[in-house]
Amino acid sequence: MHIRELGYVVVGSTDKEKWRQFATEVLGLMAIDAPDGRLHLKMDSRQFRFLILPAEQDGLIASGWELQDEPAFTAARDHLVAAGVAVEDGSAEDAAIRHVQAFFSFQDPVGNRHEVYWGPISDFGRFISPIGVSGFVTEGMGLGHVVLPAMGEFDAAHQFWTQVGGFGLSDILKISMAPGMPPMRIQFYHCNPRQHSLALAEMPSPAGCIHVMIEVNSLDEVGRALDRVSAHQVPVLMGLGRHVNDDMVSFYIFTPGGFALEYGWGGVVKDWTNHQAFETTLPSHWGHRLGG
Ligand SMILES: Cc1ccc(O)c(O)c1CC[C@@H]1C(=O)CC[C@]2(C)C(=O)CC[C@@H]12
Ligand SMILES: [Fe+2]
Repeated sequence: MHIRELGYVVVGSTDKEKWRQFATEVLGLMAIDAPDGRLHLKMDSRQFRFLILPAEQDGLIASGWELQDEPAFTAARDHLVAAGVAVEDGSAEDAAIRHVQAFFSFQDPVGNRHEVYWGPISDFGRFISPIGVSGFVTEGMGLGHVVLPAMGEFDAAHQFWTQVGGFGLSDILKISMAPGMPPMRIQFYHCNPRQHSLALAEMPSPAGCIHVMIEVNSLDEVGRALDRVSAHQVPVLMGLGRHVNDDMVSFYIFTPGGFALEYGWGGVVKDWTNHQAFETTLPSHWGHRLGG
């Protein structure tokens, strides 16, 4: 199947006002109230890229992957069923909530929930940041990337996402999180020119997500965001740094969802016709110190 981009993420929230404040005052996203206590976080012409749903616990509910059209949607569903994946068709009501024509959901081999859809519905309203952020990089590359936990069946998850999911392996990182600990694998995958839209990390995550990355269109917007992080005393997971694999200049902060958000600029736009997958022994050229 040919997934085109990470179209949205569905987030469960025990307190949407925390998300509203975080998204608008720190990230510079638009926050629009939707029926039944839902909140839309908007960063481009789509109705939303983050769908915040009232929930009993905070965390990532699902990653939403976009297909080209209805034939691709039908073919993808058939492809997953043929591969023995349990597919759950989304109701018309839930499709309307997601502003899509139709979707189905499934779990990958390590328990992450995913939604596959076609036909986003939007009024193509302009993105106008409430705090003047100039813009986010999404066109043809989705909202950013999601790094998901992959404990246990890591190899099965890799096989699934490359052989069934149709993603390409971009690169591999093995990193020891503490002296004497066996290295943890993080593998990065692409489905469009963004260097990675999905990564699988051999680390647990009670929130069902290690981090979501969003990319702004200027380095100054990263700097201004860092000023806002400081002003709002937002806890920092990793300070400013530049990654080896995608060249992204970014930092990581904690969100109300119990997972981290990476706020970056300058991600490499890849031509995959001339790419060899590689392993990097370092996560970053510089920076990205834990705690900031
Ligand atoms: C290594 C790397 C390359 C590109 C990225 O977009 C990216 O997020 C990362 C970092 C991956 C990884 C993580 O997400 C969880 C916290 C980790 C394990 C660290 O503490 C260093 C690398 C981090
Ligand atoms: Fe990242």
